[in-house]
Amino acid sequence: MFIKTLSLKDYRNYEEGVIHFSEGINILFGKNAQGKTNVLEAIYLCATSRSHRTSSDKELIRLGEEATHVKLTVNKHDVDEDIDIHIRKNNRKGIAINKIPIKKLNELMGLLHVIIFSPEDLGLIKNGPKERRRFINIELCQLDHLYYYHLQQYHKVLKQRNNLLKNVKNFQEIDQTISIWDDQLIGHGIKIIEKREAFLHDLNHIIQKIHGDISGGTEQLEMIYEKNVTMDGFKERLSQQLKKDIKFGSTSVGPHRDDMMFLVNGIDIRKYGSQGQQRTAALSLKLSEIQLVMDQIDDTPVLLLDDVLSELDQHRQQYLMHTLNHIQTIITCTGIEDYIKNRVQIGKLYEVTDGHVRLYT
Ligand SMILES: Nc1ncnc2c1ncn2[C@@H]1O[C@H](COP(=O)(O)OP(=O)(O)OP(=O)(O)O)[C@@H](O)[C@H]1O
Repeated sequence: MFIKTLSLKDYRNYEEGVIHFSEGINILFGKNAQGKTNVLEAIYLCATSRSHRTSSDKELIRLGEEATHVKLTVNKHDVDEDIDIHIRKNNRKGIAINKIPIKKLNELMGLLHVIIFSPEDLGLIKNGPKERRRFINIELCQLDHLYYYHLQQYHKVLKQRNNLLKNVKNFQEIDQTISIWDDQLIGHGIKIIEKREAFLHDLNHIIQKIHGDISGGTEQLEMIYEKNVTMDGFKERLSQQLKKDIKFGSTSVGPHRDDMMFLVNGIDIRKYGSQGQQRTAALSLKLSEIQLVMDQIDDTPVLLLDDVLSELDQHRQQYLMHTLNHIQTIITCTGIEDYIKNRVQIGKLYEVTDGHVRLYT
């Protein structure tokens, strides 16, 4: 798939703008704070209905304006699909696909499949489990509508269970309501665990090969799904932890506490890896994600690279650029020297200045 056009109206620092993309590599370059990442963010919004940087939709509206409107056309197997997103200041968001308003967000998920790669992603191994769960969730929500559904339901039930835990003072006060929430939590939670297991199993196969290549065969990387709870033991663990959960007013058992472990030559690099090892493993993870998505959707996703090349050494830059063959890629950067050095075939080059995008010839 590839994005044909993106138009922005009162989006962040853009008053109005239309960008026509090439099917290959597109580079948006410019000084800091000109609006390069804002373009990637708007694309990400069209794919997932939210920003990758903020949970507040209001921030996306140009200061002083009442609403923003983002339009995107994606071509999939020779068919154009139009995505329209309107966000108003009162937080009302309207999404339409081919001019027809959608009722449920899962109608949007997967229509435009994006993979975003920014310098923060290079910290995926070093950072906490929350970021690693986020990585899994973002990908699986785009790949699998049912995963998205179960995740949403799971978090709704979790919130209700936590409210109940907060409102009771002791174990004796708890009534049957908890077992209703527990059954629902387990039902949705098991689906999430199953799907994460399959996803990480497939990803593990791919990452082993990629990481072996990047490290020149010196490092063997293995990814292990660290489940917080097994499917069989879910109910028992919930009741075992109930007293403690009442004390803290929150649920301590379930896939919302899952993590992934990364072993290099048998050593857990989250704790014992060098920074270089952690960053290389994070690069392998993102590259594996691209490969896995291509295998699963039988199409190419759109890759968004937010100023990430300058963070990598020459060898890793080359490896990343080599992966970009046949994938539409939209890159932001402050200078294009690295791309020239790596002999990247640039489809379209844009200069971004103060909320204006200009084709650079
Ligand atoms: N809601 C908004 N209304 C108006 N301007 C905004 C809004 N939100 C952000 N901006 C402006 O957008 C600019 C930042 O854009 P962006 O994050 O895309 O920068 P960038 O070009 O990617 O820079 P860098 O290279 O530093 O990452 C800043 O000038 C900021 O003031």
